[in-house]
Amino acid sequence: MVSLDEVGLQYGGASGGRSAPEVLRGLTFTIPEGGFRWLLGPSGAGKSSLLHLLHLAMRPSRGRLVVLGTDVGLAGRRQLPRLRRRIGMVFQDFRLLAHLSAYDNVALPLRIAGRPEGQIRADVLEMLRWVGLEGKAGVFPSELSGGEQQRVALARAVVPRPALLLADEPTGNLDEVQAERLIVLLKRLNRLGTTVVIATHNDGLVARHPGPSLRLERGRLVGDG
Ligand SMILES: Nc1ncnc2c1ncn2[C@@H]1O[C@H](COP(=O)(O)OP(=O)(O)OP(=O)(O)O)[C@@H](O)[C@H]1O
Repeated sequence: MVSLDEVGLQYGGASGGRSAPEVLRGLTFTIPEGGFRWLLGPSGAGKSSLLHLLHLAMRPSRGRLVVLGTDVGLAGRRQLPRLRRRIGMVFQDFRLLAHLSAYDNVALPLRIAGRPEGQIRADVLEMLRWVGLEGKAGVFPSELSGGEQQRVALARAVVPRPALLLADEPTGNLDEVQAERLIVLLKRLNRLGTTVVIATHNDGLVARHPGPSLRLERGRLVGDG
């Protein structure tokens, strides 16, 4: 469950000085466990900033933010990294490591978490199968299409089995067919119980996959439902 109560964000923190404007203001909404939300709004509305907050990259400058049952403002320093491991993120520019194969990119979060190599293999191969890339395990990102790279990035985000999956313009660099394929995967993940939030400008995609949405304008929530 994700819940915001009068959340505001000022880059530089609450002590960022009077000159720093609030880029998010008075945000109050809840996403239930296993819920789905499109995150919509014009450029500069604050969509990425909101995803950064939900990804715990920043703390709100004001208000109360609860992510997966933890009050972020009250959480200790040690609690946040643990909580963050339960959150997956997919970016528009994929952010794969160029010197690692598709397999090793997907394996990375499990290796960082210290999972023994023997346990990793089955999960990584299952993930690559899930995104339709079982034949490309040994291939490097530069040899994959944009859609394939994004599916590797999705597999990497999903392999630790996050409870919350955030995606920031995940189809921004993809053609329509690849974009469609990615959204189908994200919606399937949501049906399996993961809470999913997708920020997008792609109105066609939203029209083809109607679902509840949060709409931001100039840092304020102007639509929820
Ligand atoms: N690191 C930063 N430091 C200061 N201000 C920032 C920073 N990142 C974003 N902003 C400001 O916050 C506001 C919201 O930006 P944000 O990137 O969240 O919007 P967005 O809705 O995701 O836009 P887009 O759709 O173009 O990606 C903008 O005014 C932007 O200039």
